[in-house]
Amino acid sequence: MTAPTSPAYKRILLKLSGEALMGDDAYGINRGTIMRMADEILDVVRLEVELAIVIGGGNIFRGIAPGAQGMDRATADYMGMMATIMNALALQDALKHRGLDARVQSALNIEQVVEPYIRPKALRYLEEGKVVIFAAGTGNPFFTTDTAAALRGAEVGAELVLKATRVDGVYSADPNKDPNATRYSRISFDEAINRRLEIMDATAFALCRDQKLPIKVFSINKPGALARVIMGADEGTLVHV
Ligand SMILES: Nc1ncnc2c1ncn2[C@@H]1O[C@H](COP(=O)(O)OP(=O)(O)OP(=O)(O)O)[C@@H](O)[C@H]1O
Ligand SMILES: O=c1ccn([C@@H]2O[C@H](COP(=O)(O)O)[C@@H](O)[C@H]2O)c(=O)[nH]1
Repeated sequence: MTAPTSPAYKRILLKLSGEALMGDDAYGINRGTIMRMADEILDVVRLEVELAIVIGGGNIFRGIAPGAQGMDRATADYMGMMATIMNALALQDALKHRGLDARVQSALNIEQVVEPYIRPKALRYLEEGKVVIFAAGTGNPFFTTDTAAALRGAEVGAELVLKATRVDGVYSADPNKDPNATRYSRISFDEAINRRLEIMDATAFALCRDQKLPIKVFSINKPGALARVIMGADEGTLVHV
């Protein structure tokens, strides 16, 4: 079988794990790692694929983390959302160093720093070939950036949500905890929800299922994997209706 020569998708939503930005560091943003991710993104933009990105914040702050213990949950979650704004700015800067035009839009108003989320404007940027980075998740506490990825993916009419993370797909159990966990090459939304697979939260799965928006989970640490997924190669795990 010959490999496809053109991308399998025209517009995608990439969910980039905040924790993946740490590289081998204990927290924060590892410069080498974020520049490598920018290179992977550049390869995709060169394929003329329209790219929207939702970035996580787990490398800086998570509302349910031990550091947030004893805090009011909503307050901790707002801190988590602000962490995603920092990651979004760092990613925009990294992309700029690679010559890419990227715009950050935030679900929380912080106008001196980033523009607010305005859907028609985001759509125009995508049509112009600019990368759009959606920051601050959904703008609401008690949600996650995975749910923001499902939401923004549906809003901009993405054909696929790509969850770029530190594992290479969806496993029968958390592979970092269970050495006997096995990887699925495909799994339905209902099965993923019913088996309570914690790779993504159930709200994100349910939203994508209802909108018939497939998800591909793959490892961002595998060089070239992002471009391979976009070319339609058999990489990671497909979560489907
Ligand atoms: N069934 C499963 N299959 C694969 N990974 C799983 C599963 N259950 C839990 N995990 C864990 O989920 C993690 C991937 O989630 P990731 O860290 O990308 O989440 P996130 O909360 O979206 O990221 P961040 O908050 O850093 O942006 C893996 O590192 C893995 O340890
Ligand atoms: O819509 C959202 C998105 C995120 N949060 C908070 O931010 C952190 C970081 O997001 P991750 O998805 O874990 O990377 C999250 O733990 C929440 O505390 C939110 O409240 N609402």
